[in-house]
Amino acid sequence: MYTVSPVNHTLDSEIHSRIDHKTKPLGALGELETLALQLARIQLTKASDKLALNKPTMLVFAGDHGVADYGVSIGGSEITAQMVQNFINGGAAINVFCRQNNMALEVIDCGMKTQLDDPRIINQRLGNGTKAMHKEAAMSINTVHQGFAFARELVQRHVNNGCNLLAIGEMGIGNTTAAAAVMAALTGIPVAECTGKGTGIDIVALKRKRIIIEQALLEHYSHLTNPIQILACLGGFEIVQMTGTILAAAEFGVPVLVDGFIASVAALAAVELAPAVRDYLIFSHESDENGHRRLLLRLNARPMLRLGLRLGEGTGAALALPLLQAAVAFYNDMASFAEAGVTSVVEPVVNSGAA
Ligand SMILES: Cc1cc2ncn([C@H]3O[C@H](COP(=O)(O)O)[C@@H](O)[C@H]3O)c2cc1C
Ligand SMILES: O=C(O)c1cccnc1
Repeated sequence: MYTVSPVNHTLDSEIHSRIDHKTKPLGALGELETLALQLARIQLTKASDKLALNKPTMLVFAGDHGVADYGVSIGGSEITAQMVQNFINGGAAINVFCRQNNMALEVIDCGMKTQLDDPRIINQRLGNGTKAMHKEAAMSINTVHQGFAFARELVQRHVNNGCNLLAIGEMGIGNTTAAAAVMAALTGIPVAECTGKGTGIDIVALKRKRIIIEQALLEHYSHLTNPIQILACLGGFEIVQMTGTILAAAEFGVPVLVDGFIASVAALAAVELAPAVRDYLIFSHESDENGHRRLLLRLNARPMLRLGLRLGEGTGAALALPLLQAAVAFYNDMASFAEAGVTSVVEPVVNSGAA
């Protein structure tokens, strides 16, 4: 369905050599070196070319969830559209961090209960939110495919506009319930380990949330056989569009900076659909949501940051951008031993003991 090309490994030894010959002990820039290598594999046709992050853009996908009416969040669904209005007004955490880091921000309505009439919101809705997943399928298979098509158009527009780094975040009351259910169905990891407190529910609500997820898994048991069916039965439409965004970005050769738990679940669905996608993903942080650590392990991902965030919106991804820019800057601009006239420690001279 998606033709994602594997990243280019043919330059690996030259890229390693370029990194190793910079004026530092071997490996001393740690994870920044890994990030530079990942970007180089995606972007470069010659190891001596420069990396570039052009028009980094945060896409925040907003959607409502039928299951939010069943006491699984501290808030009601009305907060989703209220927060989207806050995004448009520039007052949310994600606005502050995007401004701080010169990141463009775009908000996509993936079906909120309340439709906001504002041309700055990208309309990719097919209704007012999903159905309650423990009673019926959250959406149809057709809706999932439509969500992927919306996402592909969105990505194509940004790529045509010169963007070569996308970040994904979300807003949707109840979406840690949907995400935990999708994670459990995709991985077989027990529900209790996939489910957390989301916005900060108490222990009673957490129990209810787990029971509802178990009910949903039971309700759709015979259909949970592939990622598309799993997304249709259990997903949110914002999760579907994040999955579609990752698939399309990888297809266009654009890396994606992934935010927290919900965005990472979308990433897992994308990787299950097209494994080559994995090499285009950069996991910005490990959130405090129970399940995120297990999920990142499953994705074989080392998150860039661990800040105890539990917000979503794309905040962790926006905060990680400067580190990614630092990886690019050192790869492009740091002097080599030869250029700087510093004695190389790449191939250390073995002291033979001779006088
Ligand atoms: C005021 C407010 C702002 C938010 N911004 C992001 N989220 C986060 O919380 C929601 C997921 O948690 P749950 O599954 O418990 O509802 C998502 O909207 C997520 O982005 C927010 C939540 C609230 C209440
Ligand atoms: O990890 C996340 O993305 C997250 C955690 C809690 C609430 N909202 C989002």
